[in-house]
Amino acid sequence: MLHVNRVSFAYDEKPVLEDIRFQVGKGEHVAIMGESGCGKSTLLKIIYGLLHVNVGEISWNSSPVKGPLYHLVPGEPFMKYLSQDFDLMPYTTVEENISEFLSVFYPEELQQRTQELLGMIEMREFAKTKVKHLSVGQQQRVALARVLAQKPEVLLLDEPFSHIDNFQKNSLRRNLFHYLKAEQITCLTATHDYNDVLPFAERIIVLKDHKILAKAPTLELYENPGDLYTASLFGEANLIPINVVKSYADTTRRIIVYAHEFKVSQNSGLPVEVQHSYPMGNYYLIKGVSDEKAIYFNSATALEAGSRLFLNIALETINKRLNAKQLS
Ligand SMILES: Nc1ncnc2c1ncn2[C@@H]1O[C@H](COP(=O)(O)OP(=O)(O)OP(=O)(O)O)[C@@H](O)[C@H]1O
Repeated sequence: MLHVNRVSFAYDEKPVLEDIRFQVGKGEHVAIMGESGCGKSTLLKIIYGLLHVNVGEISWNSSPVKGPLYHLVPGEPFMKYLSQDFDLMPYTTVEENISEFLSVFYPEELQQRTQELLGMIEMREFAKTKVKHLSVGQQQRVALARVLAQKPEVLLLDEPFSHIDNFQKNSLRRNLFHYLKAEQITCLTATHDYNDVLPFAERIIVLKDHKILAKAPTLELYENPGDLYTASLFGEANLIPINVVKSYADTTRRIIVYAHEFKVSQNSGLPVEVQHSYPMGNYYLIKGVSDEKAIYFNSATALEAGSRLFLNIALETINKRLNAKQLS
């Protein structure tokens, strides 16, 4: 069990993290999400032991994780941190980079493990290529295989697919997260991208203004994000007063509504004037204006700018949001 207990941190005077506390079980995958600069990387660096914390402590299986004041080379042997700069050996080959930390006394195992990881990152045909001749995205994949070769118990991933094109990203995500589950490797992933999270992470921790804003099982948080900041991590979202969409509603409370949760109507509901239609592939994202505020909703077809229509929300969605409990 990884235990982050009441951690606060500042690089200088300004707090970056305040009173961060959570636990991650063995083999569990937890995502850390939040806007740029909210402290995701800093939190991973603290957990790995790269930054010294004066307030709070980190432990793994009840043993304290010691910071840079205690280790000549920072970092714990059972934990690996894949940072945004990859720490590769550019003048050696892909397979040499992956196998560097494997024992040469067991050549068969070394070969088998290197091949397995090359397969996982889908780079078998680049085994003999020098790393300096690879694209940045390919280097990121090699860096991933290199940390996994060391069989960490805990893996800290900082925007692990940031340089990888969409073509490769989906299969790499699936390969990686299935591999981590099969090996029961505990994983924390810092990311902006909900595609890294929704299908794969069991829980999400949301950071905002130095603190944990929400922590909850992934789908629970997605279904009931509680606030616009959290909802926006999953796509376009709006904050809508209920009595505007359901005229009979006896509450002025506002609920989160994702763009895909609106139904377009010509008759009644929330009046909207269309401003712009953005093609998204199999649907259009429409930007409209309602009561002088921007509103985003999906439509199967493009809508003409200036046209007027109404939006409805299913009663089920309204009830779900109204009855949601606080997820923090
Ligand atoms: N070495 C440093 N010295 C001083 N301030 C820093 C340092 N590294 C980060 N910061 C500041 O700490 C805050 C948190 O940065 P951090 O990189 O942890 O955020 P992040 O959520 O990972 O951002 P991003 O998603 O853009 O990578 C930011 O305000 C950043 O400017």
